[in-house]
Amino acid sequence: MIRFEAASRSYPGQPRPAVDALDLAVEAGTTCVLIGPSGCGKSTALRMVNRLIVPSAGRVLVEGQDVGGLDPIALRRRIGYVLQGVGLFPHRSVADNVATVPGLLGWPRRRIAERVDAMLDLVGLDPGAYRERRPDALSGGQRQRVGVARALAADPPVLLMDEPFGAVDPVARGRLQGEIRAILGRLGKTVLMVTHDMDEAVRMGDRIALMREGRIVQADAPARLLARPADAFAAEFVGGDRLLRRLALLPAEAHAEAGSAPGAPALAPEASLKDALALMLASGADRVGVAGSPRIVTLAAVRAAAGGPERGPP
Ligand SMILES: Nc1ncnc2c1ncn2[C@@H]1O[C@H](COP(=O)(O)OP(=O)(O)OP(=O)(O)O)[C@@H](O)[C@H]1O
Repeated sequence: MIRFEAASRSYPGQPRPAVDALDLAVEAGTTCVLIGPSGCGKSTALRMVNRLIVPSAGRVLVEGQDVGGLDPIALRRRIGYVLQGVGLFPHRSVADNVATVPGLLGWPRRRIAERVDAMLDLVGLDPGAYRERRPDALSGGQRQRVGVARALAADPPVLLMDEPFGAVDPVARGRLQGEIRAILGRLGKTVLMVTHDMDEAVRMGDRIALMREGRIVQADAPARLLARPADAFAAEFVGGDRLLRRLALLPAEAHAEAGSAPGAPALAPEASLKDALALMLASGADRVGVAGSPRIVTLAAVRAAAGGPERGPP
């Protein structure tokens, strides 16, 4: 796990610390997303974890160890790092890029070659087709996949991701986010990620930590942040369409009830409540069926879920 304990970073000549007494824990095997306005300290906080930036006060622990007491080079080999634009070595093949950390760790060549192929497979790139390519012969999304493969190659328990999908076009981005989230979940990685994109935070995060001026305004599960922003700043930041975002997170099946809706359109079993609402709007009906089940989702159920069980007093 990653833990910030009153971690601060000040710069000379700045009126306030870039990161100000940050307390945050990222539980093992979960993804926490740092989000907030430009300059709020997200990247500074992230870089304290692998000691690219040293705290002026407080400390950061990785798997129980204060990173301030660890050799920075050894530390960085235990922490995967994925950057926007990836930072692949342009004159090296995809295979050489993915092999970077295992090579530094002195793995035998054969083990490295097997690992490279396994990592390319993992991120959805056919090793035979991509192993020998140079980064400039890849699309933005493919480069990003190689960046993730490289970060995971030595099987680090902890992964840092700084705007990892910024260079990927919006259509490919959604798919890539879903795939990478599934991979990270399956591997049980502990991930701290920075983004300025709320949709990305909702899609990728088990928790979202919203920052402002070096401090955390709210750290919560995405559904809770969307349903119940802590203050006016949080409400404005998560946006006017936060209720739709929340509906997209909720499976329709979980909000279905017994009933029939003759002639009404049917939802796919894995559909979200946002899908249900879209189908109601498109068909003019106030209820839709769930395919293959004697259950329905009603407009009233969508309304109730949008406000959420967590809605506080007015
Ligand atoms: N080396 C430095 N010297 C002085 N000030 C710095 C330095 N690095 C960062 N800062 C300041 O610290 C604050 C936080 O910067 P940081 O890069 O962490 O923000 P951010 O939230 O990641 O922003 P963005 O979303 O724009 O990348 C900013 O006000 C920035 O100007």
